[in-house]
Amino acid sequence: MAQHKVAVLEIEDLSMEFPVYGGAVRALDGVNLNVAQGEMVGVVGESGCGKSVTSLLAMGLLPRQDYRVRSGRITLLDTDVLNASESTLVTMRGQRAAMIFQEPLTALNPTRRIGSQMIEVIRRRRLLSRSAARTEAARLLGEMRIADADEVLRRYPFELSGGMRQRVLIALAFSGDPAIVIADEPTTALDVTVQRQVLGLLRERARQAGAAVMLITHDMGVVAQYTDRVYVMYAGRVVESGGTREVLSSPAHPYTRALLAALPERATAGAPLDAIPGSVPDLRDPPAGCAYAPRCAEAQPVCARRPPMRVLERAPSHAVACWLVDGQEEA
Ligand SMILES: Nc1ncnc2c1ncn2[C@@H]1O[C@H](COP(=O)(O)OP(=O)(O)OP(=O)(O)O)[C@@H](O)[C@H]1O
Repeated sequence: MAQHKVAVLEIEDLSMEFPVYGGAVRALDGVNLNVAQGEMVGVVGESGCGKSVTSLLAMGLLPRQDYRVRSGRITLLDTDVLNASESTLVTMRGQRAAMIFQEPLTALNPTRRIGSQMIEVIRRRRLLSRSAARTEAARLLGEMRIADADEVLRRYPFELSGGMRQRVLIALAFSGDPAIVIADEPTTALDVTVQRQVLGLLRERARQAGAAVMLITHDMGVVAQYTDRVYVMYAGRVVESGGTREVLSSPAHPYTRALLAALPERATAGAPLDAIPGSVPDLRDPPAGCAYAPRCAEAQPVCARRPPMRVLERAPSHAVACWLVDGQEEA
């Protein structure tokens, strides 16, 4: 079981906010999340639920002057991320933790060839001559099933398709020796077929390297197909977590059920596409009780109080923050 493996990322009771004119955006509120060695963990939720902030904070990539931590800690590979020096974070990101973003064009310099960019990154991480680094770049591209690696190395980013650019970035993510790769909506900009190829390659590479992956997505279909465990986030809180198969076959939170009902596959299978009515709450003034209650068709008076995360009796690895579900004890 994942819980007995070594944790590579541990987020404990994390609450943080962005000061803004006239108040603060409470982007994360009591988030608990962990990723163990070698597992693929999905973080899913609608836009604005706090997925990107969680991943950027975990990597130490949010400028400290932009936010305030109210409580909690983040431990990434034994590093206390919220208190680590910038040089510690830079070293960690270079070697043992990598991040892949949605739009590879912003991560790649448009004015330089792929080869020169890859060689530079590889040489920052390893003591190699230019030609050895170029050979290594070609090898890494080969691992991403790029047959004509030398040709790709000669190209500029704009000369490659979106899927090919993303493969280059995944290859680079594995050029160190990452214990964890955080991928934030890595394939949202790609069409479905290419998306599947790229995610399949990411999973294959991660397995070969023994690396864990935290996959941020708004798509339950991606969660179903590629992850071992899942965290469902809503309005800066984790509302449900557990093994992917268990959570998707027996979703306990009304929000998780709504996300599943909104899956486009259901619409093409004949059922209507159920967009979730209403919108995410304004995080400058979040609801005191269950944040989903204002949109929840099943809401009861008790939902005016905030529900704690509780593990389910039937499945101890499955936890939910909902008063309407019989829980066992606080998770
Ligand atoms: N620098 C910032 N200043 C103020 N508010 C911010 C800042 N960055 C993020 N937020 C707010 O924090 C909340 C969480 O944002 P986040 O980007 O993590 O959501 P998300 O779930 O990743 O959504 P998306 O899929 O659109 O990226 C949102 O309300 C967002 O507006």
